[in-house]
Amino acid sequence: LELSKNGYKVTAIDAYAPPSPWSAANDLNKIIRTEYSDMIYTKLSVEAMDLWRNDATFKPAFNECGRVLVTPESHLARKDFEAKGIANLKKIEGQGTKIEYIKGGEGLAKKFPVFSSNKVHSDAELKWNPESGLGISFKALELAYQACVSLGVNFSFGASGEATKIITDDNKDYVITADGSRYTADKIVVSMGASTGKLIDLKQQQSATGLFLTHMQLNEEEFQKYKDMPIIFDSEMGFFFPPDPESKILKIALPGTGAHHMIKSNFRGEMTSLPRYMTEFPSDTIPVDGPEKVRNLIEKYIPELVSHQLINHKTCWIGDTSDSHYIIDKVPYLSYTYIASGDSGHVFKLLPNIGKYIVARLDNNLDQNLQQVWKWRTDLEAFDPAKTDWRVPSEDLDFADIEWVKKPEL
Ligand SMILES: Cc1cc2nc3c(=O)[nH]c(=O)nc-3n(C[C@H](O)[C@H](O)[C@H](O)COP(=O)(O)OP(=O)(O)OC[C@H]3O[C@@H](n4cnc5c(N)ncnc54)[C@H](O)[C@@H]3O)c2cc1C
Repeated sequence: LELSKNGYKVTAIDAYAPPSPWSAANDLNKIIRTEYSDMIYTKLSVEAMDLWRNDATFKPAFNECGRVLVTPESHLARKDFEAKGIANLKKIEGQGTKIEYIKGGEGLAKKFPVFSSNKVHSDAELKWNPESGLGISFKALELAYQACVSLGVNFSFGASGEATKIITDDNKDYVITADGSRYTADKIVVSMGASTGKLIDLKQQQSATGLFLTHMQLNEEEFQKYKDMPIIFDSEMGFFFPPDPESKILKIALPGTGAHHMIKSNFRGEMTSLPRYMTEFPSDTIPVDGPEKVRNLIEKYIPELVSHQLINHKTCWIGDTSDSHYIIDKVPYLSYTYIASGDSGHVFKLLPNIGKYIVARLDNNLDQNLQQVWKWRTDLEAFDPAKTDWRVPSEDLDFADIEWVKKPEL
């Protein structure tokens, strides 16, 4: 989208039409927040928030429903991350002024009567930021796609869009696709999310992490009751969103569980974590202990929904780097190829503005500090989930060992 707005003639290829079932963003919703412990992302997310509110393409997929953070005193790393996030936000003029601190379950019920029978501890400190919300993520992908089509971007999907290899021949880079087609261009950008390491030799720079989601279907009466609730982000137990207005489905993210899937990479036979998608492995649902964890979460906040059947379990893949910075740079061993990857599970919120920075890198005029932070860095230590403490504390599972919930879960 951003390339074509900047006068580039663009061909985009993908294994699937948007919203691709392989995309981490092909989901009901994602959190759009501006509290970040690193000022770089605070500024980027404040810029993105303005576009979610006002840009004609993205506005229809934004709901500024607000978010309540619930973090136990004992989770020091997470508390520190949140405190820094709020402090950073308040350094930007006009930002963070509406954040409120709420005391315990009673305070929560007073502020949001839909949580009147919550079981939050009376001493818990909750943070409420009304200036955050959710992006209806599958819809945002469709809207961005439609905007690209109207700007004249050429698309190829299916076997002629699924990249299998990238080669250099006669001083040009070529992307080869599953049907044997060859694509070349003056500049090629590979942004295959968690799968980027299938095409590009990233060494240990990026590692695919599978995260788990589930859902419940609300009826009309329940939808009316819960549609205006905020996102509840309980850093110990998981998080959930207000129900989707079209399907009336409520999405729940499983607490603290990620998984790696180690396979031999296409490069030097090195072992690396790469996605295995539900399109090929439909029985990859959620780990067998997931439903109980989800029920504990729902019981804590909205006990009347606790016995709803959990549906549409999902594994979804992100590309983690060890310092959670993205990788937006030229690939040193290729002639004309760049990557925009290493999302580390936090780039959906920047969908309206990240393209501007990718284009700046291609045009060689990216801010020096950003260029340094997002550079190709194969000297990075390998990703270690135990050190990614800004996320919910992570139980790191191995795909080889996971026992899956059979679907549908009854
Ligand atoms: C459970 C979960 C919750 C999340 N919550 C949030 C949140 O609250 N807020 C937030 O900001 N972010 C969140 N994220 C992260 C966000 O979804 C990702 O950061 C973002 O989607 C990454 O974008 P991407 O374009 O790099 O990769 P993706 O969105 O994964 O897109 C990759 C694309 O590459 C295509 N592709 C893959 N392989 C090939 C191939 N061989 N050939 C051609 N095309 C290919 C896919 O079809 C897909 O379209 C979450 C992610 C998950 C999984």
